[in-house]
Amino acid sequence: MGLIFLVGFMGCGKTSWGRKLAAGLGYEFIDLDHTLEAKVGSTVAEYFASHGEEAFRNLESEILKTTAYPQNTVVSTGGGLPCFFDNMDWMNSHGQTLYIQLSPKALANRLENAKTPRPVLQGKKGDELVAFIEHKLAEREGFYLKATHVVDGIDMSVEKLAGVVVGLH
Ligand SMILES: Nc1ncnc2c1ncn2[C@@H]1O[C@H](COP(=O)(O)OP(=O)(O)O)[C@@H](O)[C@H]1O
Ligand SMILES: O=C(O)C1=C[C@@H](OP(=O)(O)O)[C@@H](O)[C@H](O)C1
Ligand SMILES: [Mg+2]
Repeated sequence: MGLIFLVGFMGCGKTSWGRKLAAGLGYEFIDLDHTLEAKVGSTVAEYFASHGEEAFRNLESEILKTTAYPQNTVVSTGGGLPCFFDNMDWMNSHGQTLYIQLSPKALANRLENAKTPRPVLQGKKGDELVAFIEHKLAEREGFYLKATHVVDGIDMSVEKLAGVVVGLH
């Protein structure tokens, strides 16, 4: 079946469900943020702080397009990646894409408690965080909705995800 790219807003579960889906299908797993971190030798948050967002967007796009993907791989992307350059079209022409959709409130609940800092959120909390996510998701969702499949991020299971990518749902 080739490459399966998971896309969606920060906190929707791309990294955690990508790993589980790959294990369930017997596929390789690649998280592009982890690939970037290994390449630059610092965390995404540190890279943002020292080089800025523009450099990060250039580098994540380059990594998307130059990674040597094993034949069957689940690829978790960063939440902003589909929304820059022609990255979303590139993924659609190299495999299937799967958008994990969640409401701003559900995303905010998860992101407030997340261990991995997301520099784009600049430490926002509570109502300010929900309002920021509503605004950012409105900007980004048109890109995510170009995905081959859209799944509800609340009711997730490996069986459901695997069914979607093999065309059962
Ligand atoms: N049902 C769930 N599925 C996935 N993640 C969940 C769920 N409930 C809470 N979380 C939390 O939400 C966050 C999802 O993070 P992650 O998988 O890194 O998402 P992404 O890569 O899309 O930003 C994690 O902190 C995780 O503990
Ligand atoms: O949405 C974004 O702009 C970002 C999402 C992050 O990945 P996750 O979606 O895995 O949190 C990471 O790539 C970076 O912090 C920027
Ligand atoms: Mg992630």
